Amino acid sequence: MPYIDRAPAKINLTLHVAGRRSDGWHMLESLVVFAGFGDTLTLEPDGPLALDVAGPTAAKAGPQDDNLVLKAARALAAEVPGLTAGRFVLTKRLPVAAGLGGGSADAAAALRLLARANGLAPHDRRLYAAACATGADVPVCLSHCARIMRGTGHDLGPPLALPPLPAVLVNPGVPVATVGVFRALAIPPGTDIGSDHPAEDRIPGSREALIAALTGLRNDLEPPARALAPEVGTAIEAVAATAGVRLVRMSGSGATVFGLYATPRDASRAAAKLRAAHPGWWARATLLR
Ligand SMILES: C[C@@](CO)(OP(=O)(O)O)[C@H](O)COP(=O)(O)OP(=O)(O)OC[C@H]1O[C@@H](n2ccc(N)nc2=O)[C@H](O)[C@@H]1O
Ligand SMILES: Nc1ncnc2c1ncn2[C@@H]1O[C@H](COP(=O)(O)OP(=O)(O)O)[C@@H](O)[C@H]1O
Repeated sequence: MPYIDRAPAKINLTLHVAGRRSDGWHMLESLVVFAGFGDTLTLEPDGPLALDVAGPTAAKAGPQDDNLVLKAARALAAEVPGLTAGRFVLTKRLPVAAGLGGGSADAAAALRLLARANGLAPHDRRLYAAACATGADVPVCLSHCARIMRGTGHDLGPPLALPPLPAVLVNPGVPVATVGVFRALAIPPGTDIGSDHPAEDRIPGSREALIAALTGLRNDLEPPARALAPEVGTAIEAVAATAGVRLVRMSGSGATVFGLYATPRDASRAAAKLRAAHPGWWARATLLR
């Protein structure tokens, strides 16, 4: 029987840029949560490392050999001599280059599957090391629970018990390259902007108070992403016009936009309306947690 795991979409409820290191990487503070759906990954252990990619968005995920599933497996093999690999099958459903961390979620799922197949403990530091070596968002995707992520993504706060947030995720169909959005911010290397993101103890535990607190926060990548891809602004306006919406914001470097609602029913209705009005868009209702 193959091992199976899910790779849920990541959503940045907030994303503050606190500066830019002299090596060019941006220092972030971001409250990250996860959706109730995503890609699926299986591993048939034994045999050489291999990957098959299927599913509705498989064709957009780039060349097979560059897939982050394989990059993660190679990174873990470098940490764990004699690691047993095998054949992965990825069912790709998430939009690609969308600010949902799909590739990072797949890479993290690959690390969890390899850990199970090789008897590694879930908190083995070599999994974290391989996650860091694979991509900025992979460490937070390893445990896929709500946390504040800091720095370039490697510095993870403790898991947060947030109330589930009824939400709609909307992708207007344009891929947005993360590197281009950071470049468009035009922050000179070696700039310390400073921290203005609330710490864990100031993240409210009730839904109403959390949404109110989020309203005063922001995604600093939204303005440059809107300038690069005007469809982001169109999606924000469309979600903002749905009944019962409480907050609208872009996730990560875009172009996916999320809306938060008081109830799952409001979120489902909004997703149905958005799909009907924009047949070319991807729109899903979910609970973020
Ligand atoms: C912006 C975020 C927020 O969660 O998500 P996405 O929009 O990609 O989902 C992440 O920080 C993205 O993480 P990830 O998608 O893994 O980024 P990577 O592939 O490692 O980085 C792509 C490129 O973006 C730039 N980059 C990325 C992260 C960061 N903190 N500073 C940067 O300057 C770097 O030039 C890097 O080479
Ligand atoms: N498993 C994967 N799924 C999606 N994209 C992948 C994967 N592996 C590598 N990539 C590459 O990573 C890039 C970023 O994809 P993705 O993780 O979907 O972005 P984002 O984090 O912005 O949602 C894509 O352009 C694609 O070429």
